[in-house]
Amino acid sequence: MQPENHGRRRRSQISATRPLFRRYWPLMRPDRWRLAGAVLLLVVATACELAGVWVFGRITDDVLTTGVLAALIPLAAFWLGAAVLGGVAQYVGDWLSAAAAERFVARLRDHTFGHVVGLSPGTVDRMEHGDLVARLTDDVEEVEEIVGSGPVQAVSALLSVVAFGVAALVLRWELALLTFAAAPLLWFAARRFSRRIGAVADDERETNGEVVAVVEESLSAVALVQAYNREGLVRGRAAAAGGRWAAIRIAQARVHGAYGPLVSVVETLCVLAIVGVGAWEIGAGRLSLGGLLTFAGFISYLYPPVQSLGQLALGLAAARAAGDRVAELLDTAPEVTARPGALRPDVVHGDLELRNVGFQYPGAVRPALSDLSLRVPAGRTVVMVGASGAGKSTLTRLLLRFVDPASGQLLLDGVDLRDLSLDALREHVTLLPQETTILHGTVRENIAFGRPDATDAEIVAAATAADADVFIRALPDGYDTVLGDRGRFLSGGQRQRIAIARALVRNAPVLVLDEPTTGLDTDAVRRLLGPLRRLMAGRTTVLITHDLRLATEADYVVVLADGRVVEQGTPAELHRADNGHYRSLLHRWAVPAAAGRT
Ligand SMILES: Nc1ncnc2c1ncn2[C@@H]1O[C@H](COP(=O)(O)OP(=O)(O)OP(=O)(O)O)[C@@H](O)[C@H]1O
Repeated sequence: MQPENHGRRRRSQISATRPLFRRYWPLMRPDRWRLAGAVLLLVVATACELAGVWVFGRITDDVLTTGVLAALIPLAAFWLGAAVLGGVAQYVGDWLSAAAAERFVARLRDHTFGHVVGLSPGTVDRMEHGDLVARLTDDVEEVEEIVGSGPVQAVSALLSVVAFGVAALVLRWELALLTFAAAPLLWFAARRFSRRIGAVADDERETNGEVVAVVEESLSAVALVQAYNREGLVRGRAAAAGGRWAAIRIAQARVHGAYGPLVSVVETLCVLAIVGVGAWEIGAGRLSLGGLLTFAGFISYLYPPVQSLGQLALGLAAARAAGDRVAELLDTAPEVTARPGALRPDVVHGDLELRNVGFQYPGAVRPALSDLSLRVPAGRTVVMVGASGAGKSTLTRLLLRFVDPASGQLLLDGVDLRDLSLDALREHVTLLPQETTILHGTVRENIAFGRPDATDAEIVAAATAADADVFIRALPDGYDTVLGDRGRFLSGGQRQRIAIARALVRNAPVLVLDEPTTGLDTDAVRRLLGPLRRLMAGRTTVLITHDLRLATEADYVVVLADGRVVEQGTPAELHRADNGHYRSLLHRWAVPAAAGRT
């Protein structure tokens, strides 16, 4: 997934950010009072700074130039009071603003992650995972600037500009107008820079996603990389992506770095103008030294907020790039959605029916399934066999509603799956996926993933039925052993038995088993048959397999080829059918005709 070409836009960052503000503001709304409090306190802090500058001028004129020390005490007390009040206001204001920002980031991440988790597995698989991670972490954090710290910073900077600008005007308006002449220069510089920074920020976000994607992919395939001596290749890819990122970060640093010195030169010119004109005014007796120092103080407090307004535009450029990337994710529509008023049956018997089901993947040249009709009465087992690419896994995706059929219907207890709520459907249909997934966590947590409210006794019963209890108890911490990422401490057969226990604990009436014996040797398959039979007992089961030894577990066998049913019947009938597809599969995979229940 690549964002469209954002870098070449020629709108100002602030107006380009407006739609993003409207989009993300609802997630900031719960913290709007925190933001308002932060702005109010920053106003107080600005007023205290203003008072500090004013009192400094008074001290210069009333104490330093006259030598009357008695006048110092009330002025010093006032100054100290203003400094303490300003400090406290700044501290609490920053705290409120940071709390609003972090709470927003947590909410946006949860919202975006929730959306991604609800997308069809196929859609998520098509995205680059590293890039996805970058969007859910760094990008989500940057978006905050659009609705939180950015506006707070803008309001407080604007208030400071107005407060110190008006104060300078009141003090010496001619001098003030002279120094204000520099403000458009600063603003112009900020606008020019923000465009360039915006373009670089887009590239930086994109290449950051690339680096994470390359590293993530290489690490997840580390065994393959080493076995094929391809460390050099993946290092090269990571280094190339890292090099592109570094070049863009350097360009970014260069653009950011040029902005500060430019502003500082403009500022120095202004200070020199103030000192020159001020000295002339003092010489003419129109201004006191204290007045000049107060004026210089006001101006020195005026420029940082002007600069910060400029930098805000730069920050917003980066935040906008991130905001677009997160929005793109949020705009990815789920492939399946529940109809309004979808049904949530309490009891499901498990009567499954497929009526003329057809499905074609987007961009595929031929349908993955065509005109597939089948009925599996409640509690019965159907085994689907067929060569690779016949459409078996596609059927599991349809049964779980990861995708919807292009034609025909799938029915559970006579109800079209599209009329059931997605939650209800998946509560009553358990999938044992082809790839056994062990999550990072304890054995107990892995089994309870099937049903979080399962009691300890139910977890142990499920593990026992899956023939997993004995090896689990032999693990260092038994059921509390942490299994590590993807269960790397377990054998393939052990992982599969934990997955069976997880499916058992769900206790759903319908079961979809996708190649449950993939990657297991004959002995491991034989040991898995008992747990599988206990899992399937009394449940409607669709068992997808290459392994014809499992076909004898079936009440009915369906042979698929090129997305169509080419043969069906009981295992015995298919055995008897000379020259049938089933016989030829048996022959091709050299499975003894007597293999099966052992
Ligand atoms: N995401 C996809 N996009 C496009 N085509 C796909 C996709 N997934 C599968 N196909 C195609 O659909 C057809 C059926 O694939 P499916 O995975 O259902 O086969 P299968 O019988 O499960 O194969 P295997 O036994 O190898 O897992 C194949 O031609 C495959 O190339």
